[in-house]
Amino acid sequence: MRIREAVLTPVAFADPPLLNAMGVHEPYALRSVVQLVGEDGVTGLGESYGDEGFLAQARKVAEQLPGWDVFDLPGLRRIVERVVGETVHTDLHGLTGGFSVGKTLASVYALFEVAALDAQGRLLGRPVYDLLGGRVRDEVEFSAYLFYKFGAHLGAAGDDWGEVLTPEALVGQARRMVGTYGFRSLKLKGGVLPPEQETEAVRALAGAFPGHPLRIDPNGAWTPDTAIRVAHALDGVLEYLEDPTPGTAGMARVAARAPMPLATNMCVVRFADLEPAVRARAVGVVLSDHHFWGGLRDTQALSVACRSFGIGLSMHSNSHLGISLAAMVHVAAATEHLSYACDTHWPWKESDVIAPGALEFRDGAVRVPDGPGLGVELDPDALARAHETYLRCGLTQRDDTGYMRRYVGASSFRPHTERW
Ligand SMILES: O=C([O-])C(=O)C[C@H](O)[C@@H](O)C(=O)[O-]
Ligand SMILES: [Mg+2]
Repeated sequence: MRIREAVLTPVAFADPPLLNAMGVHEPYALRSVVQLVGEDGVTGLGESYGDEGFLAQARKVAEQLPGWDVFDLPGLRRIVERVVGETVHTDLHGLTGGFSVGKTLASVYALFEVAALDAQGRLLGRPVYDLLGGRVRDEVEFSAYLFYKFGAHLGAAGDDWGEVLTPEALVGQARRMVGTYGFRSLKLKGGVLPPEQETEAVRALAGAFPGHPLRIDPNGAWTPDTAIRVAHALDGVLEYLEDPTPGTAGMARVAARAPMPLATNMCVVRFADLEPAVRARAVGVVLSDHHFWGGLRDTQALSVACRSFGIGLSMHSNSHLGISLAAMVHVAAATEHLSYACDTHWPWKESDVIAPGALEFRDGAVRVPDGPGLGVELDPDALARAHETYLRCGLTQRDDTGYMRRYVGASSFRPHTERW
């Protein structure tokens, strides 16, 4: 199947004021949607980041794709390498670790790889999980992604999740998530309040949800000593501790003393990071993310590498829509070595670009869609609306720190790793 046209559409969707170590989510999250349209009219879908820097690279690749055969993934890699060259895409938040040429290439490639696999599946009448070697599970389990949050965006009315800055409010948020989606594992996005308060919040969750596995992720906001202290305070409570401190050396120091495994989506973010992390015994769980690990097939390669080194694998998420969730579900379904429930921001969005119904949560898990390709259909009107929102919202890159400074004053907020 040769490509006639690759259509790249930036989109935006409403996002609540969720807090993290770098600041607060702006009123809209940005994404990109690609449609690979074949000469015979079959279309493959992909979704990824919507920051301007990423879009610029993806746009240049899209222009080169007419005439390319969607079964030629090595050819896609060559096109991406040629077009992106030595460009390093950076973001303003650093919440998914360092930047490099390799990570930029992997991210841009991943957007189109997913769309190519979707198109291949549609042509063959087979789900993407079959193209990845077959399904090893019928459903994929996800965790509840709990956030401290402000009650309202600047100048806007409050949302129905309300303000969440206390353990009681957090337990309320968790009750709603668990009640609606049936999640078992609960993850708290930390690095927002002093570690003692976040420890108390995790304890409150443990009390309110006995038997539910718990995690906390301060995105490197703690020193190794603080991280070790929190790790001991939460001994027997956490299934893993995520990115407590920045860097492989710091993580290794904490890992040597912590009673639970350390997980990361910040210090191991490319294949080149694995060897030093394994040698230093810095991480027990790698949080894969096909959006920056080079797509679905490289995520499976990562899984094999992790299994070889005795490291667990789970999945990281950023704010996303249904095409990404479908891709996450397919790769998780076809990946044997997957040790924990995956992250998703799904409950935090109210609109999508796909037709409803294909992806539903029951008991905290999503049934793997059986339709051809990713098994989800684009809703053209919804895509047009989301693009219109993108144009109207005026945002061109995610800036949690800049937005937080508008809440609290520029001099009052200086995010940095090892803040506590
Ligand atoms: O596990 C993580 O580090 C993330 O999910 C990164 C995200 O950007 C999260 O911090 C968020 O949405 O604010
Ligand atoms: Mg994380």
